[in-house]
Amino acid sequence: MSDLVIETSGLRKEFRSRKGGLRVAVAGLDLAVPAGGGVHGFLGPNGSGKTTTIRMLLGLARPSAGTMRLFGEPVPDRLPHVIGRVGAVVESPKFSPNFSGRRNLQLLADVIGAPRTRVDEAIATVGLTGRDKDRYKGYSLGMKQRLAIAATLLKDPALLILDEPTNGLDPAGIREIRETIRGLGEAGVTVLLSSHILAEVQHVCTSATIIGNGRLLASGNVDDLLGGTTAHRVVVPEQERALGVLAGAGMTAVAEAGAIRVEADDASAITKVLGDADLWLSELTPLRPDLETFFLALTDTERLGADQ
Ligand SMILES: Nc1ncnc2c1ncn2[C@@H]1O[C@H](COP(=O)(O)OP(=O)(O)OP(=O)(O)O)[C@@H](O)[C@H]1O
Repeated sequence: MSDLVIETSGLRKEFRSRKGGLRVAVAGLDLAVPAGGGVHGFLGPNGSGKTTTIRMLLGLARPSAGTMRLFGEPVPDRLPHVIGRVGAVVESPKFSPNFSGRRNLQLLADVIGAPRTRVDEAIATVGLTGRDKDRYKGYSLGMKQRLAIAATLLKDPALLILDEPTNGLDPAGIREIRETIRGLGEAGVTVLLSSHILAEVQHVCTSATIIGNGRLLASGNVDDLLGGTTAHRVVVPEQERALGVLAGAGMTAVAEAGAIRVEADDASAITKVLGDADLWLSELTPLRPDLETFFLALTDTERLGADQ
């Protein structure tokens, strides 16, 4: 049995463009999402192939080439055998606007043969308790999205695939969905979370795959992806003189909002250079690159949505 819940190899999807050209949406993608719970970010700019990849995994689009496995089983061939363990929110699900969120979930539970007790659990998990008896049409966008996630939880999935679940939400809604997703990952569900909004994903994901133009750019543990400290923030009383001393020692240093940013990973080298010049620092803070910076550096050379 594979210890990967999702595995693709050389996955490719081509579309014919209107002009008769070939648009390559996914270009030989190798995706590996480990089992065991936690949130895996599936990151890439708009048009980089995330939705197309997810649609292929769920049997909603046919690959042009390559192989895919879910829970070690080849899909789409064995999809009927594994789909019961997969929950997905790819497009907005159709709920009845005049029924309450709870009633909508109860009807769904009956259709898929899930016990009614799962409805209570799902409502509690997504934090809709107290609002579950309100009509769906009165829900905020964030509540609608949480109900969509609750619907996927009815079958108690081991893998949850969420395509841009915070699209169109305000900051409060984003925070609510983020907390829900984080909680699911901590409860042992493996979540594939696609997004082009990095800052928000960084707080939720333990591991991530970054794609650009349908290709794999980087993959791994978020901490490993971001690497160690590459710069330090330094506060010294004599900032101008310190800038000169650091530059004289061959370090790249720039003034930045009452402090100096030094591009060096070795804190002791910075303190020594400044100390030798009788400059005593009052603050030294390691700066880690954030996922946004990392992502932009990886993807800014990618041509997006180009016909090939
Ligand atoms: N049915 C289709 N016919 C033609 N081209 C398509 C089709 N579906 C997707 N594409 C193209 O494939 C590329 C990848 O699109 P996709 O929706 O997978 O990207 P995405 O990473 O999910 O983007 P977003 O973040 O905007 O949702 C885009 O250039 C898109 O225009």
